[in-house]
Amino acid sequence: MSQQKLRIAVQKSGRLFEDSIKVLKDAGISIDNGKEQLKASSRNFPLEVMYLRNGDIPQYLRDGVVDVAIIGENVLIEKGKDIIRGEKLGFSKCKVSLAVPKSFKYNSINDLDGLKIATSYPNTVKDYLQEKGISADLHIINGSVEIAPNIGLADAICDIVSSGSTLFKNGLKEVEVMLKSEAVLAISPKISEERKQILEKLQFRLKSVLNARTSKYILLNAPDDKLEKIISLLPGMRSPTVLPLAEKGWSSIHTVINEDRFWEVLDELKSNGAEGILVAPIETMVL
Ligand SMILES: Nc1ncnc2c1ncn2[C@@H]1O[C@H](COP(=O)(O)OP(=O)(O)OP(=O)(O)O)[C@@H](O)[C@H]1O
Ligand SMILES: O=P(O)(O)OC[C@H]1O[C@H](OP(=O)(O)OP(=O)(O)O)[C@H](O)[C@@H]1O
Ligand SMILES: [Mg+2]
Repeated sequence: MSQQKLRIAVQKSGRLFEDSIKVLKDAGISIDNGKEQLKASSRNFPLEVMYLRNGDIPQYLRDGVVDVAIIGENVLIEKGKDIIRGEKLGFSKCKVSLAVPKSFKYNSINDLDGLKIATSYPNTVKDYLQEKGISADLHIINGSVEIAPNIGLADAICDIVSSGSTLFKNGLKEVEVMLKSEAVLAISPKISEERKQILEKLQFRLKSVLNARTSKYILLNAPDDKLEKIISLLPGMRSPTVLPLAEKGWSSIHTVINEDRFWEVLDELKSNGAEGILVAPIETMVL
């Protein structure tokens, strides 16, 4: 059994921190707390966690100082094109967009030609504009980008948009969505064969956790004469389990359903005679 540990980078503090720790915890990996130490080991999995700035992580991966990381996909697109992109993790969903003041009469990207754009994502903007045959004057700043047009620093901005409230509060409107992002597992091109084996175990666990997060276990009672119709409404993992109830003419159906689909079919289930519908979360789902 290998003594090596997989070295994973997690954002020290910020938008990704809590969900990153949670996904590892749900995968049964407990980390001795104390991110002040900047380095911690798991008690029950060969994993060493390094708490780093999100923006610094691509360089650490490139250098092979860490083997994997949980990072915003947008950061990899900006400065980690050579880094291997693994599983999408389903949290920290956002867009990287271009925005202009509300009063700006925007018709197309051509309206930005020759203008000044403030951003923390210069490479992403450059690539996007180049593809559209536009050139702009980029003003690179690290934060509070949305304030730039209001203080006369730029005509437009490119930054992260999630709810859109920061844009709204600063009198801006989104005009182009350049990319969509979420947290992903990023893998160093220099990872050793030995550590790759630990990574495969981690990926297997993460996949099982992520499958479970988007699925629900559903139990319901159905009159036997409606069984066929009700089962057709419930696309399960393979096919649902059907058990007879003590009361004649009734059965209990058990299955797993994608939570997005569940609310869509609920009314149809009820109108076809389903009763006593129970929906339960699933902790882990191995497919
Ligand atoms: N408002 C938001 N909603 C959803 N996801 C977001 C939002 N803002 C940022 N993100 C995602 O979370 C990541 C980390 O953002 P955060 O603001 O915590 O750190 P940062 O300032 O970009 O990086 P660093 O850790 O280097 O300080 C971003 O790269 C992006 O993928
Ligand atoms: O569309 P919204 O929901 O308003 O989210 C977008 C804002 O969130 C992020 O900033 P954050 O709060 O992380 O601050 P930061 O600039 O200090 O990173 C991002 O840089 C935007 O400013
Ligand atoms: Mg931020």
